[in-house]
Amino acid sequence: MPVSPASLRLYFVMGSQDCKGRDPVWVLREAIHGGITMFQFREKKSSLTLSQRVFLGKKLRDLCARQGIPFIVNDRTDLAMVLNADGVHVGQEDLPAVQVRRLLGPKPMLGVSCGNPEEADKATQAGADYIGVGSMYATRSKPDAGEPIGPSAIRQIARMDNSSLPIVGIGGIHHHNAKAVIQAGAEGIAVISAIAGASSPRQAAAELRETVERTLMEQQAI
Ligand SMILES: Cc1ncc(COP(=O)(O)OP(=O)(O)O)c(N)n1
Ligand SMILES: Cc1nc(C(=O)O)sc1CCOP(=O)(O)O
Ligand SMILES: [Mg+2]
Repeated sequence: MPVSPASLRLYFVMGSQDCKGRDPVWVLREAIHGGITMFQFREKKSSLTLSQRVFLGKKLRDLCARQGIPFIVNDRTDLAMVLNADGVHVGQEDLPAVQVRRLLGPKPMLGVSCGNPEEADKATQAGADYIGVGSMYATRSKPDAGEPIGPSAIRQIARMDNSSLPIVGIGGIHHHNAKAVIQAGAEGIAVISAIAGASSPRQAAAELRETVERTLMEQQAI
């Protein structure tokens, strides 16, 4: 299913490990009220068993469905199918995107992490709907993220001849540096700690959304 660029404006990525001991359902509800436009369920190195992931995933999926927010599952195509998710996000170390597309069929959304134009080209051929480019800046949420590649990586990918997939920047994005990511050509930003780690996830989401929308409007005016 082609993803609408508007859905990518503020993409919240989160699992129970990111919520500072707070209820992930509460954190997601607050983030939705603050203005997130898409959600990814990402349980990484969490203490939850698979059945607990299914239990939590169903609650998060139902909340997203009620509020019209696309619900994406990180890494696990099987879990996405069990949860009747709107899509799956995979990286370069996960099940290859082409296989995921085959398993999912044409309708669900497929997001692929890419760090350069070659990976973006391959993701396009595999039937991806959007690309996640990172890490933009240093992040504590993904210890294996590697060295930051910065917004210039988005510029390079967006310049590709046959590039048509929308891009979200991810990794170390907060209120003060979100603008540069959009200015580089991203349709939106994906964040974990800027929302899940905030004392008010609702206020943090509202501020980030406002920054993204304002920057896009400024870009249009140029
Ligand atoms: C929107 C978005 N972009 C990139 C990633 C990173 O995916 P991956 O490289 O597979 O790393 P993990 O998230 O699996 O640790 C993402 N999850 N979402
Ligand atoms: C999930 C993820 N993927 C990344 C990549 O570089 O592909 S960086 C990252 C972590 C993002 O968390 P935070 O917003 O707290 O920095
Ligand atoms: Mg992955």
